[in-house]
Amino acid sequence: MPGYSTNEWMKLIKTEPIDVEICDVTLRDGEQTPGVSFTKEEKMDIARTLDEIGVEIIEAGFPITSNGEKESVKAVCNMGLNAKISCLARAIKPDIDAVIDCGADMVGIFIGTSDLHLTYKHKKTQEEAIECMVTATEYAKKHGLIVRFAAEDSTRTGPDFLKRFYQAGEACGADYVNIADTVGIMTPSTMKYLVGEVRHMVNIPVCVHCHDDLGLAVANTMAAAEAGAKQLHTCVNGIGERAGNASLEEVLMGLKIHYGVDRYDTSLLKGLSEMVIKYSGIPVARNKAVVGQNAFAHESGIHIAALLENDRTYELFSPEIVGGNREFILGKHSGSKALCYMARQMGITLSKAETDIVLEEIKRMSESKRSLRREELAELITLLLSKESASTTQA
Ligand SMILES: CC(=O)SCCNC(=O)CCNC(=O)[C@H](O)C(C)(C)COP(=O)(O)OP(=O)(O)OC[C@H]1O[C@@H](n2cnc3c(N)ncnc32)[C@H](O)[C@@H]1OP(=O)(O)O
Ligand SMILES: O=C(O)CCC(=O)C(=O)O
Repeated sequence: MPGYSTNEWMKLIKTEPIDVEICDVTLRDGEQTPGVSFTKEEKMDIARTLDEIGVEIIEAGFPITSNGEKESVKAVCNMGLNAKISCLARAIKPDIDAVIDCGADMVGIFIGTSDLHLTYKHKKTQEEAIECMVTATEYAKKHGLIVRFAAEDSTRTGPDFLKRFYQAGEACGADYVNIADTVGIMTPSTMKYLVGEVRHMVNIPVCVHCHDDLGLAVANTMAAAEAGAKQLHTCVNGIGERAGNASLEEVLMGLKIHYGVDRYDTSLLKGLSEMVIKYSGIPVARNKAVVGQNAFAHESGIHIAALLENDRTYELFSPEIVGGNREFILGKHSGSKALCYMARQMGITLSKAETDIVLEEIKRMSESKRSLRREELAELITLLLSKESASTTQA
């Protein structure tokens, strides 16, 4: 038993086996979350754990940002990790020089390709944008860097220009082309279509960088992988610009469960999530998939009764797979099996009548918004049962 259920429907839709690598961008796009700034030591801690998980590429930062950023990126580059270290650069020489100075393996060179970006941000024609990218790429290649050739806002760029843009990248020696869903406009079906089209345009691997403005970043990333995208961008806890990026923990668990990609050490995900919460100051929702406090918490009586027979009834995967813990909560929705189980854990065996008394009180308490902490259960049982035996003696 692998500790998780497999999705039998995948066999029916006959997807191709997927061949992907993860480029985690927590230290770059994740750090662009308003108010977030990681220290050098924090970047190194996060990078070390990403490397232990087995992430293939770590985007350590955007070195031109500041001297401090450059120092942090350099430190990550000098850690001797197995992962390749990537950096971001605009299509200008000073940005690429900063990446070269850090000793990175890879550079993601980008320029906005949509009419909106060309007109209002770059004030360049399409041809001028291509020229900048080609010059920057040739320079980076001359300095031995692996180059990701990115169309920022690709998903609001027309197909004809996108084709000319990516083909110019391939022709000047870029190693990857990047589809950036910069404002998260895609759906799984349009992303699948777009990746298919781009794969026909060029013969170099395709990357995807998905934002979560409509809550579809992970779904779009998975759809891209299914369509043959090689490099998937993620951020721990889904942090990043605005609504964030595709979350690392959700993408890795999706890859494992749906596509059998089993080479990442997912047991480190919960610890990494906690580290990023601490260093970024950005909490995750209780009900956040995979790493939220409630991801393996259960109150409903029907669910706990079934879970006590077999975990898979109400858990897609076991908490240990991601370094998490299962938790049973007593409240309004509890049933007798859950209560008896939790009491037994504390060495207390309840009769049917005692169970009814305690359960009624738990429900009464929770209906007035008073939740019962696990440590309070033994105390409550003793109190209720001593009252009950006193009233029986008096009668
Ligand atoms: C999609 C993304 O996430 S892109 C990454 C976004 N991240 C960041 O911006 C974080 C780090 N940024 C910074 O620290 C600063 O913005 C810096 C150091 C990069 C630039 O600072 P400044 O020189 O003061 O420029 P400012 O931020 O005001 O404006 C951006 C400039 O970059 C230019 N630019 C933006 N993208 C690109 C590009 N891909 N290629 C070339 N130039 C670009 C803009 O046209 C503008 O140029 P201008 O100053 O000639 O008008
Ligand atoms: O080119 C890249 O990898 C970064 C692009 C990006 O951050 C974005 O478009 O949101």
